[in-house]
Amino acid sequence: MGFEYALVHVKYTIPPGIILSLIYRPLSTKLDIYKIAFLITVAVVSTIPWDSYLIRNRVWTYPPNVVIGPKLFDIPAEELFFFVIQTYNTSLLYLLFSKPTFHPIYIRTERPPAHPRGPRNAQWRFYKLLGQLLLAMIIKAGLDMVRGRGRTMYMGLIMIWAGSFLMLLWSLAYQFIIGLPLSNTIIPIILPTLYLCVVDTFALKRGTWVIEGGTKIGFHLWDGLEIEEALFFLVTNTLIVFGLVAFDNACAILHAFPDMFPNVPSLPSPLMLVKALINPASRYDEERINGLQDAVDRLRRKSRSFYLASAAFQGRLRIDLLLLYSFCRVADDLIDNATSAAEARIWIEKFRYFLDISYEPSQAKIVAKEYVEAQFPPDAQSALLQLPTEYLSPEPFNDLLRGFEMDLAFSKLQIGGCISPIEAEFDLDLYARRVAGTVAELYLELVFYHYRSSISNEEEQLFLQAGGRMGVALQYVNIARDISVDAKIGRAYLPLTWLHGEGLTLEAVIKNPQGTRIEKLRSRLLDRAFEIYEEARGTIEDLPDEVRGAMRVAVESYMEIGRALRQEDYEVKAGRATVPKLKRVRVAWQALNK
Ligand SMILES: CC(C)=CCC/C(C)=C/CC/C(C)=C/CC/C(C)=C/[C@@H]1[C@@H](COP(=O)(O)OP(=O)(O)O)[C@]1(C)CC/C=C(\C)CC/C=C(\C)CCC=C(C)C
Repeated sequence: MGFEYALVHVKYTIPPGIILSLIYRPLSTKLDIYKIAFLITVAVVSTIPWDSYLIRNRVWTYPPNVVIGPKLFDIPAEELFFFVIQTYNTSLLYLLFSKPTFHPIYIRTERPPAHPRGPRNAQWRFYKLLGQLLLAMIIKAGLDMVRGRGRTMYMGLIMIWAGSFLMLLWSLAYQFIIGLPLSNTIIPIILPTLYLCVVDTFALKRGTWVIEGGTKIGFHLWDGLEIEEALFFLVTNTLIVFGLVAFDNACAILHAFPDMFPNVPSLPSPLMLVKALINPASRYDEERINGLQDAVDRLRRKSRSFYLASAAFQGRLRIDLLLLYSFCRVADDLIDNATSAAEARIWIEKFRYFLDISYEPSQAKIVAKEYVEAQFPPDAQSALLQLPTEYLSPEPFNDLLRGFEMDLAFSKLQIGGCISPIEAEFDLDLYARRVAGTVAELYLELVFYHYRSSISNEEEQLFLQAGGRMGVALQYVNIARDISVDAKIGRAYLPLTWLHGEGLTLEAVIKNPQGTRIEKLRSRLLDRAFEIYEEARGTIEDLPDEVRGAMRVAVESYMEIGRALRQEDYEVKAGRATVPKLKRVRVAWQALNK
């Protein structure tokens, strides 16, 4: 009996596990814990027969004086623990690097593109076959090596065992294995492999475990590291990462296609995951995938705060929030970028008509599709067609359009004067409630829909009230940030009563939106924003666990723009105050840790 192998864990495998757990804790979800538990179970169950065979055939051995004693199928307890801790550590690394990834956009239909803009997907089946062929050749080569029972035996056994599982994972999830960003796959494979190679070198040199002479090739990658050991760590980490990729691929399919999978529990059963993966790719809804791709691209380009916040949401709620953002953004842009008030009004009417027919139950989808295809530019269409109107009420959208209509009241008079719809603070509140309070309401309706069992009707009302106020706070920050940008298009949202109080006129602000008096008014807007924010933010803590942290991130990332505006040396991009990336990540991190 000895403690040498146990000490390897105490010194080298448990500390990274603790560090990674602490880092990942604020990001962790119930689904992540389920994923890791699932992977550990599969890893332990699939490795036991193989490892036991190696030990019984004396391919590798553990001197009795280095292990404590208890064994399962001849495998020492320390070795069994190694399967668990390696899977745990590599899984956490994978989860950390893949957190920002929005998985549904990596699903491919494997059909020729439906329209010229569509992605070329037909070659994917060829990639699948190519990978399967390669893995079949590796398994065959492994079998040949093992047959001789000589120096290539250990190498051959690794190739047969890992090749078979890789074949299964590749066949199920090759789209994601190839398509996901390399940071999601290569880093969590290579980092722990290198680390374990170094640890293994110490262990082999000290004789903690021994690879028997007659079953190894005898090639060292560096002094003390057998090539078989390096390959073993490489393939086991690859298996863990590909297993997680397959899990994410299955969840992405389940979450992206509510028509195919109407009810998906928060922790889908293994059977459901397999069903999702074996569902033929030709059945996927290509318009849905393209719509999701458009929505993510739009969010990434247009709002760095909400893009970061979106990573903190999960599953179908994350998808629906992206689609809601996409719709609001397209509406705001088409109306704002119109060349005249008359054109802007036409867009508002088109959106209004679209909403009317979408909420008209008979054949709503078909009629709305025809209308959108005829009336809206191609790059805006998916934002309308994918809007989840089934579980969002129409009133907030109509109010949002009323808010956009208020913008049309800004105009330049021929005599040189300007008109503003924001006479007093009351008008500013009304405007903010319409353009942002409504967004908060819609946002929360999505939360209620996806977490309906855990929120009562009375709670819903309280959330809607506080959420609406929070929307107003964010809009005040938005206005404080954009005083100069708005002035360029002939608008100033500062109430006329405030301007007059400072001896300013609307024309003067639009002409020169700078100076101490403007800064004073900017501060006043921010004071109001933070006052409302303070009133409303406590309610976030009563939201369901699964959304609380993410909601804080969304609100805090935006309010941070307000905090930056209060410091005089803020960073400006395209004429707007912006929060540097590192700072944004720190704010999100703190919001998750609260
Ligand atoms: C995580 C994620 C993907 C969130 C998406 C949020 C979303 C749907 C935002 C809509 C954005 C949008 C384009 C709306 C059109 C009207 C508008 C311009 C509103 C202003 C947004 C600012 O966006 P941006 O800076 O990109 O706009 P411009 O470049 O100036 O055009 C607003 C400031 C409104 C944003 C309001 C919210 C997101 C609601 C906030 C409230 C909550 C999160 C609820 C909090 C809950 C409780 C219980 C307090």
